[in-house]
Amino acid sequence: MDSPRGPASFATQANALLRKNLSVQKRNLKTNIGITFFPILICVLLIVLQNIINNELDKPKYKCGCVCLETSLDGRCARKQCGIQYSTLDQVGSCPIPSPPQWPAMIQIPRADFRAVRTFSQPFSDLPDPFCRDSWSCPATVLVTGKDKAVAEAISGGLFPVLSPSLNATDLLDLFTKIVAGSDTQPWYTQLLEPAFFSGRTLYVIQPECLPVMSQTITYNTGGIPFQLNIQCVEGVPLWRESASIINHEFLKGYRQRGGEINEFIAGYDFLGTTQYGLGVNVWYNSTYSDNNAYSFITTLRVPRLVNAVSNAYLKFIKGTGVEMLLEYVKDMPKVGTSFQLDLSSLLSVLFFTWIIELLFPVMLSYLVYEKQQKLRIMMKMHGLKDGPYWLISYSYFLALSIVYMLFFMIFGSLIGLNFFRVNEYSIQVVFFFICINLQIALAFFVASFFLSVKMATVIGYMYVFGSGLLGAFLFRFFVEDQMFPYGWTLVMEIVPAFSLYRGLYELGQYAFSGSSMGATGMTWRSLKDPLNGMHDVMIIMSVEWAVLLILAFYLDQASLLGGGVRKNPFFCFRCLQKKHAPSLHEPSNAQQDSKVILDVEKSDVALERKRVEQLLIDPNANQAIICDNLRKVYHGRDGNPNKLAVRGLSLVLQKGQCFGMLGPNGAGKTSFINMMIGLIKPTSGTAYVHGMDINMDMGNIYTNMGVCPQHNLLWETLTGKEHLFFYGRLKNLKGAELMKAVDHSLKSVNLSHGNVGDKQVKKYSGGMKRRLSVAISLIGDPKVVFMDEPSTGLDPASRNNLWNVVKEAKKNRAIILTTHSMEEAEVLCDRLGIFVDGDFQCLGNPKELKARYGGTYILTVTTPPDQEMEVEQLVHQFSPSANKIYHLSGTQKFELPKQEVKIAHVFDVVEKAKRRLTIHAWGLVDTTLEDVFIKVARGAQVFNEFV
Ligand SMILES: Nc1ncnc2c1ncn2[C@@H]1O[C@H](COP(=O)(O)OP(=O)(O)OP(=O)(O)O)[C@@H](O)[C@H]1O
Repeated sequence: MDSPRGPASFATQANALLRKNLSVQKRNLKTNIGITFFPILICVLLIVLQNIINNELDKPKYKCGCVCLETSLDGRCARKQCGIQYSTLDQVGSCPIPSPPQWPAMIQIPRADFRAVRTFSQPFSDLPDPFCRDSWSCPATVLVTGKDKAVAEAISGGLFPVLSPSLNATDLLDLFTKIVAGSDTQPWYTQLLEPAFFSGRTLYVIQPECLPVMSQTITYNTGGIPFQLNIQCVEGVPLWRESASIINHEFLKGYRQRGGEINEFIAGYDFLGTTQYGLGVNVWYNSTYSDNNAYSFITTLRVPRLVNAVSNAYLKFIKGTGVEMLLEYVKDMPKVGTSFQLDLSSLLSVLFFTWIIELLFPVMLSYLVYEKQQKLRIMMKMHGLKDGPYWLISYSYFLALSIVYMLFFMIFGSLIGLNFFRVNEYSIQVVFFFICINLQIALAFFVASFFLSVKMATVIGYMYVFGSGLLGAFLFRFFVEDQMFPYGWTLVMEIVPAFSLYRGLYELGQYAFSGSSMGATGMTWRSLKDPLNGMHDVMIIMSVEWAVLLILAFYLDQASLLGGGVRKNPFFCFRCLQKKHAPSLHEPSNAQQDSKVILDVEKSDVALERKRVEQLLIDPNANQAIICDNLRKVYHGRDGNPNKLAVRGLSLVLQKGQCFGMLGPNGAGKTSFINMMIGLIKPTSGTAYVHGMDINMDMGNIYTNMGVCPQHNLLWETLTGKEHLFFYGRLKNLKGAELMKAVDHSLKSVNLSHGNVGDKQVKKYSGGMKRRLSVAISLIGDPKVVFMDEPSTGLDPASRNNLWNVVKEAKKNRAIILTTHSMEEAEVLCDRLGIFVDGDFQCLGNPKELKARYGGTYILTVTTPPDQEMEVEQLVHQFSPSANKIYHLSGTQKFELPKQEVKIAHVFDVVEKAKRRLTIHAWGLVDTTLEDVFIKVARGAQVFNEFV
């Protein structure tokens, strides 16, 4: 018995696919190099920008100011002294400050035009009259409350000590120790500089009552820096409120709101249960007055004076006015000289690097969808490629590409000195990036299941890359930085792969930034224990997601067209479990039992074929290559169209070594039949057996012994003809010399061996050459069953004859089913024919039988002048009374003459004699051709179907 070839092993298939992929990628070298070098380009861009910034920051205007104390003879400065006293505001930040200045402790005072006043909504409030705003002379108010009103009022009355005329106004530190002073400037985040003294704005002395002499301009000197200060008195008014909640409410209402009134207070004091035996006080201070958002500098630096003021007032309350609690000054810690730095790679890098890493995503996505869109994946599957090698090789290829890409990025980034890479521990980066790229590959496989068009997938892929990067930088980042935002929600957002990537890069960037600017170490494995470091959680989330997405992607792949070659329902797995009983080769199917007995005599051969199928299903026979058992295909009607019955219960038996031709008009259902047989679409009911294997259950195994030449060429444009044949040959388990021989033979047999055509890329092939290559692919590896859908379409007569010889040679030891519109091809190649009309066989048999059965007539054609048509017709009826006129136009008439009525010699005789009295321009008598049979059967079937 002729046993089918064994399937190629996993390793052989993986090897075949790997070689094919390498060839494809070799052709895409430029693109691949472009992709790999993209991160380098971005690094170079960053470094160029960094240099520009460094150059700018290196200019004297950003360095600590100096004066030259001694000039040398050549005019250079021999001795210079630097310090904040010689610096402008831009320069001070970089000066060393070994002995930081002492600043009077200030409080924050609302701007004159924002101070709380009586409003329309509260006309009887005890707040100052609003007219004071016109003259910028509104008092500044403090709201107080407590259990004991008398105590609270007594203490708060001493909050702002009265300026004594004996105080020396030039020693400001001393002056501001004794009184409460404030500023409406925005405090800085250090107290190395107090903007109240630098900004040129008025400095306020808060007094219970203001006298005109209290406002003046004085000169002040701190740390050797002289300042001109404009000092102004402002009245400080404590106002009693019944409860803390009223104070809260007034503070809230007075806060800057769009369209609302601004009513700002200095502060609020809740004296709680304060008595002469103990002070307990809550202080309200405004930390957001400087800006309307919560992300400005922390502004608690002006709180100490508020606390001191109330403590001092309380001391006076219990001990009398002679006792004071003084807050001398506030002073920052000393600092070394620094230079201004802006580390772009650490700051900008997070967004840029997110984009760089994600950029591989659309590349992989479009690659996967391309194979699906071009039906190349299913083509490979039809030639035996199993899912395992496909996934392994595709995944490994993407992984290798991503690793090279990331290595280039890290190595180059480190070499050119990007702190992002250099400061953080490399092992953390390697682990993090490895997880990232794996997650990205799994995501690409997962997303690819939802697309059928490369264009769409590419557009969506790039939108995801740029959109998610921007969302990460301008939305997600704020949630990460907001300490108040629930951490659980941040973790939920990190389920989006782009956000988890962003978070990881953000953490690396933060550590790199603090590492480079503050001399700290970058991220180490120990840093992962820091609860504020999100890297630990990000790595866990990404790893879990990677595994989950891979499983989901594989599941969807199986459920989609890619999987079994048949588009399955996404819930196919559950359906499999529910399926209790599948039809087998030995049991007739239900559909078959329902089949009607075809009484039409014309279709007796079709009925006979059905009987043979029934018989073979009960009593199988190893000689049969293909058995189709009542195959039906119904396409669901879309957009309001009715369902389409494309194949109506087709039954057929095909023996080994036979070539079966399927003839039929356009839309008859031939391609639908072939597509069911090759696993492209699933039968609605019925099944077929290829070498005993059920197409509904065992397509994977059938593919190892099947060759397919689809109606449209499914080829890689960048591969050569030879590479195609090598690839499919290896999939069919051909190796070494056998493979070389088979490829050479294939190329020769389809006439693609001359002039090195086989080594040219398919995109340079003509339509006919592609067709011949498709036929060669379908035959390589000696498949036992071959399906060819219109194999000679688009071939010139010489190539067609050549192709016929190939098929004739090939059919010797295999079964071939081909569809064709060429009667000549059918007659030359096919041992059996079936004329297929409207989803059904109308007749079956070999070409001679069909011609004999449907063509028992001769066709007589006579051309005369039109006025002699009648006489010709009478003449024909004289020697063939049953003659049937099938055509007439302008004197040309065609008659069908039953063969039993006429003798050819007699017809010649009659016509020659008639020439004497009639003007016969031309005439001819031919036997019926297959074409006549086809037209007759097809027309008859259509008329019948219309009638039914
Ligand atoms: N996916 C589909 N959805 C709905 N109807 C379809 C689908 N594919 C094919 N048909 C319809 O089924 C019928 C059979 O189509 P099929 O392509 O099988 O015919 P064919 O004999 O191969 O035609 P041709 O010789 O032109 O290739 C046609 O009426 C066609 O419009």
